[in-house]
Amino acid sequence: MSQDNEKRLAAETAAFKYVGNGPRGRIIGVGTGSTVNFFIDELPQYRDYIKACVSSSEASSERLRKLGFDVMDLNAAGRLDLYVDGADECDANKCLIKGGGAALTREKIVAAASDKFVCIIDATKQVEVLGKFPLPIEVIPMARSLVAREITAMGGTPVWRDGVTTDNGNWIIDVHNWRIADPVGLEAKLNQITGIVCVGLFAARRADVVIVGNREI
Ligand SMILES: O=C(CO)[C@H](O)[C@H](O)COP(=O)(O)O
Repeated sequence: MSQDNEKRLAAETAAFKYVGNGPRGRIIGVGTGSTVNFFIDELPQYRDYIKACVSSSEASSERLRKLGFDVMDLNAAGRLDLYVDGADECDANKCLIKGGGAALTREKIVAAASDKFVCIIDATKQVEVLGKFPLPIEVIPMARSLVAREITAMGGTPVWRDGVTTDNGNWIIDVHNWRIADPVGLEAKLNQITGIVCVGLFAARRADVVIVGNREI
């Protein structure tokens, strides 16, 4: 099966099982990326089940609105019971690397505000040890060099994602050459660095459910 078909299948499976089998009139959290785009495109058939969505990016909000869904501010929505999003890498413990689409901060916020985080991926995203995919880190622009030096001292190779500004007006550093054997520890350590807004490691709050194609793990 092609990578796109596997993404579509994961999206269909999540929509059927976690939206279509859920209660009616819910507010659901929606992530960002090409896999999530397949998920969004599934949602019109479950319209009765969705009162509104909280989205992790301007791109997803626009796609949802085009399909006629209300997109709410998280502050007004309160706690969510479901968040569906993709990932760039996923290990056997459901720890993730996210942020390939530069939406990591809002994604982490919506994940933190949700009771169940359903991650939809294709098999290429499954890894034994996280880190082949460069770890995205959102930084305050004036702290870019400061953060890069700290990361170099920790053994990573930081590369500025030049030309990309996040939905929050910040910049992204991608850290190459890191074998992330301890995702929880590294996430906690990076969270201490001044100037970092958000780390694309989802380990302390990882996925609850991972769907690969039509397989749930
Ligand atoms: O974290 C993300 C965006 O910031 C995406 O979930 C991640 O990049 C996966 O994207 P795709 O579904 O296009 O492979």
